[in-house]
Amino acid sequence: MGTISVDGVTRRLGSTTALRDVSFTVDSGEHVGLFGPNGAGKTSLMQLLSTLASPDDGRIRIDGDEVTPDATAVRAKLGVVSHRPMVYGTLTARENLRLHARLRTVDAERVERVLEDVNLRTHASTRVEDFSHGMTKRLSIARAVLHDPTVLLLDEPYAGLDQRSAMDLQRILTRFDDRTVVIATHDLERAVDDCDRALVLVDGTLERTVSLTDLDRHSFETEYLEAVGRSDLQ
Ligand SMILES: Nc1ncnc2c1ncn2[C@@H]1O[C@H](COP(=O)(O)OP(=O)(O)OP(=O)(O)O)[C@@H](O)[C@H]1O
Repeated sequence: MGTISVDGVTRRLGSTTALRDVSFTVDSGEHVGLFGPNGAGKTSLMQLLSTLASPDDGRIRIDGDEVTPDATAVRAKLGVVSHRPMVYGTLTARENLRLHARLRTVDAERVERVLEDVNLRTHASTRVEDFSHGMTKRLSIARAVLHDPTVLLLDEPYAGLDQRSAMDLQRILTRFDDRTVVIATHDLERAVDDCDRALVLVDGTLERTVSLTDLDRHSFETEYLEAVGRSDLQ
């Protein structure tokens, strides 16, 4: 469960080809990182995987079912954490999750379990507008996993977090390790810990696939820089 197949995907946005004939597969339970300089096509690919848009050419499938904006069954398998927190500031953490649980027909007990999973139980009655950035991110993850998806899509989960909050988040994410995970990030260091494999996009093309098993951070940086053909890290 949670196998992703991306086959010859092209995505055009106005006069830009954001993705060009991109193909790869992600095995069930595998954790894959999407890397690339600004404008490489990471967000465009995450949007397609999230059912927010359709490719102009090619196909994306999850467990054999095509991923399109009207694919309700596919969407039920996906948990999405975008860089914008999709939570209400005037509601408490628990109210946010209960509201979402009702929309997803998830029982209230699961809300309490997920609050525990993301270490927010003691702040469950606090309004989200009083949350730190790290707490809001943890609540976004709780919202994404509430319906127990098999695939987790994380777009820049560490952006804007200080070192400690990023480490907390990284530890929390290990609790969802049994799922298939696709994570778009510029954080090469954390990716080496989080991911089994890295896909490096450059100008909308899948430039390189790197196995991260047994690779240290320095070796991955070298591979990455070779792939993007630049001397600076993004
Ligand atoms: N709505 C849009 N209309 C036209 N072009 C777009 C649009 N959104 C993105 N693009 C272009 O598509 C290309 C891929 O952008 P995308 O946001 O997917 O890259 P990215 O790898 O996520 O970049 P970043 O690291 O900056 O978030 C870029 O050239 C970008 O300018």
